[in-house]
Amino acid sequence: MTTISVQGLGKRFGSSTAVRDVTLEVPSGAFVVLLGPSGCGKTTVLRMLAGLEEPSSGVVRFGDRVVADGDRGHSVPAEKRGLGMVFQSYALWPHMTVRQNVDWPLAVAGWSRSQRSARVSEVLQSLEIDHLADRPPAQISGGQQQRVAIARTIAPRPEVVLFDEPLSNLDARLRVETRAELGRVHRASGATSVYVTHDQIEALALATHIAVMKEGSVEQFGTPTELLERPETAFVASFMGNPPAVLLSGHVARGALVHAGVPIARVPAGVPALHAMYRPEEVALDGEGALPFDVVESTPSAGAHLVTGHIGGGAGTGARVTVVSRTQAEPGSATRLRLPDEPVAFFGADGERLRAGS
Ligand SMILES: Nc1ncnc2c1ncn2[C@@H]1O[C@H](COP(=O)(O)OP(=O)(O)OP(=O)(O)O)[C@@H](O)[C@H]1O
Repeated sequence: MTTISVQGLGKRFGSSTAVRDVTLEVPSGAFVVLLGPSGCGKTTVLRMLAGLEEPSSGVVRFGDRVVADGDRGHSVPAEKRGLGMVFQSYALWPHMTVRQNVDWPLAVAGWSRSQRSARVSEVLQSLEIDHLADRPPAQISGGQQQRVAIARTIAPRPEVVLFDEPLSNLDARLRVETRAELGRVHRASGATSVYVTHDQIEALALATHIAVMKEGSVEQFGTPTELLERPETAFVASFMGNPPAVLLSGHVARGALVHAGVPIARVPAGVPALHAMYRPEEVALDGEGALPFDVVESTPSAGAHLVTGHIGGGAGTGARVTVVSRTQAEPGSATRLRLPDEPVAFFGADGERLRAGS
């Protein structure tokens, strides 16, 4: 097991910057998910950890070992970093059986025959594919093939395992199943893992820590609970959670934040608030509420309803939000929203959380 330390990591492609000043301290044995919208730089960070891309600036350390230093032009080749990788496409060797596929990296690493045999059986069992050991990849399903690829990666006990959207080619049911296996395998192996996805459900299911990325930078790095309970930026608040926080933007007039023409929250003097954040379960559908609300969609979920709609009035300046309601709402109907007296947090023009209101 090893820590991963990333300091000031940057990557430029020609004149465009894909990754800027990323700093992360990953504890030994952690499962870190790099999460963010398409094009935010997740894969580029992962590729720099892997040694498939050289950083333009910054340093990557595995434990005490510097594996890449962009400022000095130093990069340890991928095969010398002691890591395993699982990709979206699971290129298994078609002419080998499942067992031979998993055995191969152990043979290359010089393990003895008896060690290999014991380790392959152990890994196949842990991923529940031992009954497929003698089949070639063409005779097993896509989900099973991905499990073989995972087995092959973790068999040599790498200290670091990197995953690049490994579940995105699987159907919904298999994705959930394989995700659970991955979590179990990680807990059993203890390898420090970094996992790229844009799917926050996947991130929340697997991660001990999440780095939310936007436009090449890390917006916030923390445990899933920290990100959900205490987002440090408006972007994190609007991105995390299912549904995400209700984030209402406005301008301050006479000591209140005004959204869609309605004063919604008292703003302490001197606080340059631009957005107010509310938890979706604390915003109620209520005919007496302050904000007019046009219902677009209502979905039953775990004993409640996820109701999405537009805040009306104010000439279309209202936001599209989703609230968790105990009562159902008819799509196409008009009702009103009642907000709590105080928002959970205010965010400023730069998106950063402001002290007061937090
Ligand atoms: N080899 C490359 N040459 C030029 N630009 C690149 C290269 N690789 C990535 N980029 C650019 O860098 C930015 C970050 O890309 P990256 O693939 O890291 O994002 P991502 O968050 O992983 O996206 P996705 O979820 O779509 O895979 C994008 O603007 C992308 O177009």
